[in-house]
Amino acid sequence: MKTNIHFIVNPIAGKGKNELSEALLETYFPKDEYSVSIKKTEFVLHATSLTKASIDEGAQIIVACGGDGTINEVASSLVSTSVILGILPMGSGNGLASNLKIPKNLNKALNIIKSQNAIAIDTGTLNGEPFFSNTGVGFDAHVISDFEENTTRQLFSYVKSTLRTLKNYHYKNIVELKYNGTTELISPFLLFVSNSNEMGYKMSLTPRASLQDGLLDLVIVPELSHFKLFIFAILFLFKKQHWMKEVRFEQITSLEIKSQDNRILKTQKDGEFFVPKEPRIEIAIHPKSLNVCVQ
Ligand SMILES: Nc1ncnc2c1ncn2[C@@H]1O[C@H](COP(=O)(O)OP(=O)(O)OP(=O)(O)O)[C@@H](O)[C@H]1O
Repeated sequence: MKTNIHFIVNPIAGKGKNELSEALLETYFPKDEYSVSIKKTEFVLHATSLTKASIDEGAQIIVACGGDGTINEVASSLVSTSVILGILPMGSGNGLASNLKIPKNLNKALNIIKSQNAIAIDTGTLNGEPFFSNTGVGFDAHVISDFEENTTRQLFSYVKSTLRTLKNYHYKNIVELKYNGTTELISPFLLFVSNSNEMGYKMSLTPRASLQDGLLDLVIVPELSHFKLFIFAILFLFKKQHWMKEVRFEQITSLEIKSQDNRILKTQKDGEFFVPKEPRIEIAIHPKSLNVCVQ
């Protein structure tokens, strides 16, 4: 029986103009052994409906061709199924692909898919909505919200959005946090929850995070003075954020975040802005619930 592989391509991810030709794929996946389909996304969340259709069409491997946002839309439909996720990194940051050691080089990434060597990784949910790389409440969500108004999806746009958000950000918002049997009240600058050890561009707030440990890595950054924020930013650039005593690191299986004044908290999921419907946020891990092709 032929192996049925579907490629879902986000043409605007990363630098844009992402293309995969049938002729190129045929050199890796000859027609007598493989049945190959290529689908292009045309709008936000299109990858999710295309993936559902591919599952109905009997795809055994569905390849997300894009960045963490595209992976999120494809993989959301694959959690707890036997269908394997493939990744061709074409995004700007490519945090998850980097953690999985899937190179941006098309030839090498296609050979990984061809090998069909799969591992099961943990996945997370925020109020039931899946995430695979990371999620966050506070500063990072505001940066992403600003970034999404940009037309270019590159490192420089992230830097511009970060500086603009720092200038205008007011983070007086007390939340109740529940994790590992403890409850605390805090006014956070940032609550970052990561499944992966990289957020993209080789940057990481959680270098010890593992995709297979059954745990999420939580970083709690409280409200800080402008001077301390500057120090935090410098330490982060050199992956030394743990040197700052105000920044805390926890490993958790679940987290509840509730705004004291019942305000809806803005979040980001795998680098896409997300506004939950309720003021209470519940984050949870689902161990080894997604099969992914790796080297
Ligand atoms: N044709 C399209 N037009 C506009 N947006 C699209 C289209 N196809 C997909 N999208 C949206 O593009 C967004 C960004 O995709 P993705 O995250 O894959 O790229 P990226 O942001 O460049 O990479 P990374 O997340 O690694 O930084 C996703 O939210 C997706 O829904």
